[in-house]
Formats: sequence, structure tokens, C-alpha cells
Amino acid sequence: MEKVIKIEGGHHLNGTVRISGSKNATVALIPACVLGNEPVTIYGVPNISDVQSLIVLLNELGVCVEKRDEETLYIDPTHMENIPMVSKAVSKLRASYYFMGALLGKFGHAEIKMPGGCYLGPRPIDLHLKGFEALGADIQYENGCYILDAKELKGTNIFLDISSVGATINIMMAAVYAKGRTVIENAAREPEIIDIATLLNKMGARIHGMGTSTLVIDGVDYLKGCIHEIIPDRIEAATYVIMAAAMANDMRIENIIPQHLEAIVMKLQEVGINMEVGSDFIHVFKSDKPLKRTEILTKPYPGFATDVQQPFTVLLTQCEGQSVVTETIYTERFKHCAELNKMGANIDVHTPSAFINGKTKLHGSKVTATDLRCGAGLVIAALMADGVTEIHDIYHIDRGYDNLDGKLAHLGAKMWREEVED
Ligand SMILES: CC(=O)N[C@H]1[C@@H](OP(=O)(O)OP(=O)(O)OC[C@H]2O[C@@H](n3ccc(=O)[nH]c3=O)[C@H](O)[C@@H]2O)O[C@H](CO)[C@@H](O)[C@@H]1O
Ligand SMILES: C=C(OP(=O)(O)O)C(=O)O
Repeated sequence: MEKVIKIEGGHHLNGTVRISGSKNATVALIPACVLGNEPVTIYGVPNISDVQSLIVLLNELGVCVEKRDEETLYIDPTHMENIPMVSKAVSKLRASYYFMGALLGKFGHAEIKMPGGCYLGPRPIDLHLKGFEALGADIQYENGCYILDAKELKGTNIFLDISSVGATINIMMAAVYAKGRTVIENAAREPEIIDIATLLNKMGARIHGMGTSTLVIDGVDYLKGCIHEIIPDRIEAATYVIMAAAMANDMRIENIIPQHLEAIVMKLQEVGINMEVGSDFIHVFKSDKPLKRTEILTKPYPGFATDVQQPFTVLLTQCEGQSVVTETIYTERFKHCAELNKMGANIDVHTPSAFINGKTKLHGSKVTATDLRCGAGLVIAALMADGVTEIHDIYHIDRGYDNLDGKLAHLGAKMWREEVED
């Protein structure tokens, strides 16, 4: 038996939805907490399966974790043990790789198997490893496990060939205790990186240049405890704004940082979505004008986020004419298109682009969430479709959307989970 999500389409959405803490910040903040020597309390933790997997990993490392309330985690690494990280939980998410930087930084030694996460085409970690080596680590790969060792990490200049989010955060974590100054050039500038650096600085690290492409980290000897509030999830926010654009009469998306969504808002306005952008909310109103085609090119922040292109593609099926989405980050991130075609969309994929021929009527079908944002896109498509859509492999969706069922029910959607034969 398999649990699936079923959605009866055609019901308009109305009301307010509150965006949760950022998945991609949280999954790095939690490993960052173990770098310290005292307890850290983090607020705004989303209830998603990636966080549950990280809690399993923290428990295995002997870190004391207490859930103080629905959204608050207390993490005390005082008695942690640096054991090899080879359990199943490591491969349940991408972000387990942040324990490489955290453990190497703190103990000069880390043993960890390959991380998991969404398959979006190849996702190498060579830049993380090159960064650790530049800081003085020796790296071996044995029996599916990376073994990182360093007598002493020394600050150095590191140029990233690609401004990788994961490599930037991982190298930053490894460098906080390194002797002297580390400079990361061509660093990624995503808001989540600023959030991690902010936490580390509250703990006593000396990181400068967050939000620019040059990060400077001056090594320190000790990191203390602190409290920290996670930034809102810009990808979850974008998902709900697109959902509102597709199906709402009148819907307000709250607890957002609009600056984090500028590229997405511009594209929504370009296709003709009627919206008001406030200081910490976006309000979407129904418009009866036909939606216009557009072209999207995914780019590192502040460009159009690759994590939003899959949900946005669903909206493009409702635009008149041919829209084009081109991926520059993950050139194979188009598995959602075949699933959307099963629902009546007309999308041709010629990597690295998808050509979306609109406008097409969508109908309920059996589809598979091949990855997290494909799943989010299918939820939006199902809300628009005639009839009932059955979404399989929903564990991908649960990796990144806090209380999806409750939020959608509150907005007036008809969604439920059901056990079906495999
Ligand atoms: C947990 C998390 O935060 N995940 C996000 C993070 O993933 P992640 O950190 O894995 O993505 P990166 O920014 O590292 O990847 C960007 C590009 O660089 C390439 N690359 C990356 C590292 C490396 O060592 N070698 C290399 O070639 C990747 O294959 C990809 O083409 O950023 C992605 C890009 O915004 C998002 O889609 C993911 O949601
Ligand atoms: C690809 C994503 O996540 P991860 O890197 O955790 O697989 C995502 O959040 O869209």
C-alpha cells in the first residue's frame, strides 16, 4: 500500500496563508548549531521531514534536541560524539552534507556517506571537497563514505568555479575555526546563506560580506549559544503566490520578505497577475484578462530561482501562446513536464529548455511527484484540473512543505491523503 495525495480540482481559493520558516535555511542552521559549544534555540522551524531526518542525525551524534513548541528547537551539542554518519537518515536529504563542514570545522575529522535529496540531474559535491582541501583537509572516499581529516585548518583564498549554495555554506562552516582568514570568492548570495552566517556570527564567528560574492571569515576559537529566528521560506511563498495566481479569487500570502521574491513577482506581473506587494505580504486578486506568455531563465539569486521554475511552469500552461523556461542551474530539471502532459498540458522539452504551449485545459490524472518542486507543481495543477488528481511519491513533497494539507484546507481546497494499492 502507498499513501497518495488526492485533490479535487476546480475549487477557488480564498483567505490567508502564513509562510513557514525556510527549509533551505533550516537544514543548514541545524548542522551549524553543532559547531558551537553551548545550546542554541531556533524559532520558526518548519515541520517537514527534512527536519525530522536531521533530528535523527543529531540524536545519533549524541546532541540533545528538544522541541520546545511546534516551531522551536533547542539544540545542545555539549556532549556530542563525532561518530561516522552512515545511517539511512543521511541519504534522506541533501543537506546532510552540511555535517561535513560542521564536523570537520569542529573536530578536524568527519566521516559521512553521500547525501540524498532531489534528483535534478547530476549533483556533484566537488566544490565542497576542493574547498575543504584548500583549508588543509585530506579527503578519502572508502566504501561509499567520505573521510575528511585535518590536523589544523588554515584560512586561505578559495575561488568557487560555480557560485554553489551548498559549497559556500559548507566551506564557511569549516572555516569558522580555521587559523587566520578565509576568503570565498564567487560565493553564492542566496538569502539562506546570510541567515546561516547571521546565526554563526551570533554564536561568535566573524563572517563578513554576507549577501555579496566575497565572503570573508576570520577564524575564532570558541562559539557560544544564542537564539535565532529563521527567515521565511521564499520558495514556499512563491509556491503559494503561484497557486493564488492560478486559483484564487482573493488570497493573501503572509510572513514573507518581498525582496527575496522580486524576480518571481516581476514574472507574475509580466504574465498579467493582479497583485499587491506589501511590506511582509503579497495579496493576489482574480483578473478575467487572459494571461500572457513569457520566457524564464533560472539563475542564482537574485535571479529567478530554479526551485520555483517547476511550479511556475504549471501557471504557464494557462498563458496564451508559447512560453519558454530555460534552466541554467539543473539542465535536466524537467521531469514535471511529462507528468503535466498526462494532465493535458502541451509541453515539449529540449534540454535545457521547456516549451509550454498554452493555454491548455488540465484534467485529473494519476501522476508522480518525481521530486519536491515537481510535487508542488502537481498540487497546483491538480487544484486547477477538472476532476480528481492522484499524486504518488508524496514523501518528496513532505520534505519541504510545512502543513500543506492544513494550509490548503484553510484556503478552501479539497485535498486528502489515501492509502492505495502499490
Ligand atoms: C538544501 C538546499 O539548499 N538546496 C538548494 C541548493 O542545492 P545545492 O546547494 O545542492 O545546489 P548548488 O547551488 O550547490 O548547485 C548549483 C549548481 O552547481 C553545481 N555544483 C554544485 C556543487 C558542486 O560541488 N559542484 C557543482 O558542479 C550543481 O550541480 C548545480 O548545477 O541550491 C540549489 C540551487 O539554488 C537549490 O535548487 C536547492 O534547493
Ligand atoms: C532541490 C531542493 O532541495 P534539496 O536540495 O534539499 O534536494 C529544493 O528545495 O527544491
